[in-house]
Amino acid sequence: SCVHPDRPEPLDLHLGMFLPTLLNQATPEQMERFFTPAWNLRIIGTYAQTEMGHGTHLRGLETTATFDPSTQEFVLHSPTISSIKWWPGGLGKTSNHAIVLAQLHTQGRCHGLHAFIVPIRDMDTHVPLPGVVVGDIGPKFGFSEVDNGFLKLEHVRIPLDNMLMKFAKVEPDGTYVKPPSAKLTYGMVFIRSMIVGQSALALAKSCTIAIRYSAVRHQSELRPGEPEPQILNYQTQQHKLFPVLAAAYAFTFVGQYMKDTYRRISGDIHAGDYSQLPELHALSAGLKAFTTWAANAAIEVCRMSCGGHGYSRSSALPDIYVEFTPTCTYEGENTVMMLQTASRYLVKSYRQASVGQRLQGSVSYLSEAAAQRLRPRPVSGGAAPLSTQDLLSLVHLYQRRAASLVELAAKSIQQELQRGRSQEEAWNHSSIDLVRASDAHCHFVVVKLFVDKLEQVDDAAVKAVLSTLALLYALKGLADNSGDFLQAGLLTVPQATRVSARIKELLEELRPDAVALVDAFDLNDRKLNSVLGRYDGNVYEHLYEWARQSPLNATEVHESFHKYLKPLRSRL
Ligand SMILES: CCCCCCCC/C=C\CCCCCCC/C=C/C(=O)SCCNC(=O)CCNC(=O)[C@H](O)C(C)(C)COP(=O)(O)OP(=O)(O)OC[C@H]1O[C@@H](n2cnc3c(N)ncnc32)[C@H](O)[C@@H]1OP(=O)(O)O
Ligand SMILES: Cc1cc2nc3c(=O)[nH]c(=O)nc-3n(C[C@H](O)[C@H](O)[C@H](O)COP(=O)(O)OP(=O)(O)OC[C@H]3O[C@@H](n4cnc5c(N)ncnc54)[C@H](O)[C@@H]3O)c2cc1C
Repeated sequence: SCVHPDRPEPLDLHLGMFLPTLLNQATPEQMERFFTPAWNLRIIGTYAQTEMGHGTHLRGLETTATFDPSTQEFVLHSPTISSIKWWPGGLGKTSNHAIVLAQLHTQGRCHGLHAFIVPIRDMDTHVPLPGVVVGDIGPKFGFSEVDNGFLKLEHVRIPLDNMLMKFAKVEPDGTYVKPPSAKLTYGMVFIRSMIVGQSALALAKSCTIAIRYSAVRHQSELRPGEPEPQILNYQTQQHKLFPVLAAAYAFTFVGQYMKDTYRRISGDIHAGDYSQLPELHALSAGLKAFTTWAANAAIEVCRMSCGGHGYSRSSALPDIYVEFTPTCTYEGENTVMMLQTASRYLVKSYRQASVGQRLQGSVSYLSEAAAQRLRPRPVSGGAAPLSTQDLLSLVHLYQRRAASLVELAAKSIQQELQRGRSQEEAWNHSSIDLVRASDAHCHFVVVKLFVDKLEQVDDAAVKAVLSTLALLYALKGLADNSGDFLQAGLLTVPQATRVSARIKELLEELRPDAVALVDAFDLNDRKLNSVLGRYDGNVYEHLYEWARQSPLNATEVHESFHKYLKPLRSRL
């Protein structure tokens, strides 16, 4: 069958991680030796980092690479059952090489995790090489097209030059040369940055299907005696779908920003300037978690908004969900990523701002908040006036909510320390607050980028409808997180009531443009692969045709009648 353009594929890891890791971490000689044959699919590789016992805790990975100066080789070994590489895509049956992350041992010392190119199958026969035990990990929730595999290495020897040495090196005598920055060997930033755009695409596909279907589906009665209305005319249906539509546009702009930021900062890194790596790591980790969690939930909202036909695979929504949901786990489990952004960036920046340091980039608002804390608070102390029309004031509200939650997390750590807890315990006992702070920071970034993007739109009509979407996105987020804003003194109960009323108005304003706004994603029928989301809206005829094609309908009487039902009858 033809390969569906968006379905997971066994070569995804080769294209999405093996090649990019070579580009980022191989020497020119290694590029010559490996990249060219890999580009021509002579070498097919995967990225083998996760083990049966560890995925998140990289420092806990057990696979070893021990340098043998007498033979100028590394010996790769899986010392325990839990050290068996587990999950890498394309590892089970497709790849003949793997970039294996292993603890480097040389001259009797361990130097931490490094990347090694390990041949695992014969280039001609595809038979596993000596010392290599490799296979598929078995059926999964989805991703059935991908042979996620296991890899057990039994004292497998590879040449010294198979360690990726653009940054760290091992000399022929076994001397270890440190990389310019230990952070350069982490990787994953590229794919995390790309996943933000994948979240936008998943949302765009899902709301295109659900909104188009909601425009052709007629059900129940709005006014007695009148024809059944389009379900898109129900306020609850709009309340489900239009915020998803707004988020699809918001994440599209954020995905573009993330790609541009990755390109800019990785260019600086290749030029030897590592100063922006913390911002890139924090932004990609946080936005990957924020957008995938939001998209994951929204796909299910779209599926359920299509009623029974949403549960049919003809809608494509079950497949979109099954293929998207692991993004919340892989490339950095979302909670862990949110904690990274908070602990390694936001709290550190908060402390720098608190001693007067001028911050740059996405945390510059923490400097403004620190300065604000030094000024006398207004006597009223109440929430500032709220405009449900002015986008810039809403951006500022999100900024202040983020600053407030970062401060709350930082103060929680301080309080835990004052109670006598250790550093590690203080952080662990503040981790719920840390995740909230990261979530609020990412939410502010998304709202700000959406509003910034509007400044680039020249067409007045387009700018007007995008502004309505941005307002809906910001106000819906305000309503969904009103506890944060109320707790921070940024919102009053009467203001929250006005927000709810304004959201209803915006839903009504967007109704006439809803179908045009999903058509604007320009997702053709082949890409959507959905009977419910067809551009021509001819759902019922194609739903019937789709069902008729089901394998179960190949015969009028299924063999099960003769094999089971009939014999069962005769015994009753
Ligand atoms: C040629 C190209 C063609 C391209 C075509 C594209 C086609 C695309 C097709 C398909 C797409 C691909 C499909 C992909 C399918 C999914 C595949 C899934 C793969 C995986 O899941 S790979 C495995 C992912 N695993 C992880 O992400 C592990 C998560 N855990 C960690 O990252 C770490 O354990 C940790 C960061 C949570 C903790 O590590 P550690 O304790 O060692 O570090 P800390 O003490 O917290 O921090 C130390 C220090 O380092 C900084 N840091 C941490 N991580 C990074 C990073 N990644 N980058 C930069 N810096 C990092 C951290 O901020 C600290 O800094 P400071 O000391 O505070 O300054
Ligand atoms: C479809 C799919 C494809 C994959 N492809 C690859 C691949 O190609 N290559 C590869 O190397 N890996 C791959 N993986 C593995 C993936 O990277 C790991 O599953 C992921 O990193 C999470 O690690 P884990 O599974 O060990 O979960 P764990 O880290 O054990 O997480 C379990 C729970 O513990 C919590 N937790 C863990 N650490 C902390 C902490 N410090 N603080 C608070 N809570 C914590 C998490 O939040 C989570 O709730 C893939 C996984 C999937 C599902």
